[in-house]
Amino acid sequence: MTNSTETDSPLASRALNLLDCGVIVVDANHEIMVWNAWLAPRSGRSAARVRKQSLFDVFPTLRGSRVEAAVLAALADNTATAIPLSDNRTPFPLRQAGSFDGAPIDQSVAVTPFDEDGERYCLIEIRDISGAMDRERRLLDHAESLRARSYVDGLTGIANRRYFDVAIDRELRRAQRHDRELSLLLIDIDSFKAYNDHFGHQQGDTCLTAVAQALAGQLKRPADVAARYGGEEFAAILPDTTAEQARGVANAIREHVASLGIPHAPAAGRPCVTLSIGVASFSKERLNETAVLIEAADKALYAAKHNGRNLVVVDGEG
Ligand SMILES: Nc1nc2c(ncn2[C@@H]2O[C@H](COP(=O)(O)OP(=O)(O)OP(=O)(O)O)[C@@H](O)[C@H]2O)c(=O)[nH]1
Repeated sequence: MTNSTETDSPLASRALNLLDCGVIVVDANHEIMVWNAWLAPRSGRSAARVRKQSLFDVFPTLRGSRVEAAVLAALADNTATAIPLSDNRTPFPLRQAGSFDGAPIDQSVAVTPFDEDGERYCLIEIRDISGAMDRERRLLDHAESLRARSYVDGLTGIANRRYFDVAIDRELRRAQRHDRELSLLLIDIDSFKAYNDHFGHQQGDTCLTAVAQALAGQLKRPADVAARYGGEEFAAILPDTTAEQARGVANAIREHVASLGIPHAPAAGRPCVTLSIGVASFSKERLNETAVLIEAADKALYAAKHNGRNLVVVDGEG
């Protein structure tokens, strides 16, 4: 019988115990023959304690796991296995050295059969990949937060144009696939140039933010999207909403913003900040592409401006 302190060569034994990974050798009966020093502080078990014990008695949680299957395959069929990382990342109940109540160590495990003196053995190598996993998790978190930020308009805090482009394409395809309704609002602040000229660009930004927040607050369904389309123009994507329902939503937004009573510039010719809104709705025959739907909403918005502002115009009217 061989264990980490009783190998034939003291030099080999010393090297085995210096390895920065766990090394276990089991015989054909799954009994532990080698258990190197790396394992003791991480498992709470010394080589002397586990010697000649079944690997699956020492680690009962291995039963039914990929590691058990790999060990059995190694001993029966001489098959070597590297356990995929997508599987359980903590197959052995090991913790950081000296911290038995700490987080389990993420592991990569390789299982290799070999024959010695006519007997079959199985070498199990366990590597601590917690550092790499931590780095991967941090990178994923970072990528996720970058992606989230890249979809948010920096000034107003609602979705930006990039998000709008993705969302309108997605919703149009969904409406086509499932034969559903979809409406689009294009929303523009009336005479905003006059506002900026009178109050200054900074207060203009404050006004844009207030309007954006008012718009977002009026959209009640989780699937609705409020986005800054560009400059002083906003958009609302309303899935499962007919043109008539969208007209209702648009009027509610328009009335709500007017009711905020944000004082306008004298040159605007109106006491408070108001909105003009163009509405267009998906139809299989006519408005069945993103660009065409946006163009129709834009034409309706233009008609609302032309007809005096502070108005909602639905595609086909005006
Ligand atoms: N403060 C501020 N102003 C912006 C921003 N983006 C666009 N604008 C201003 O919005 C104004 C838009 O003016 P116009 O396109 O002439 O339209 P308008 O004065 O709103 O007139 P109508 O749309 O016809 O009612 C311009 O003065 C732009 O400078 C922004 O991010 N911040």
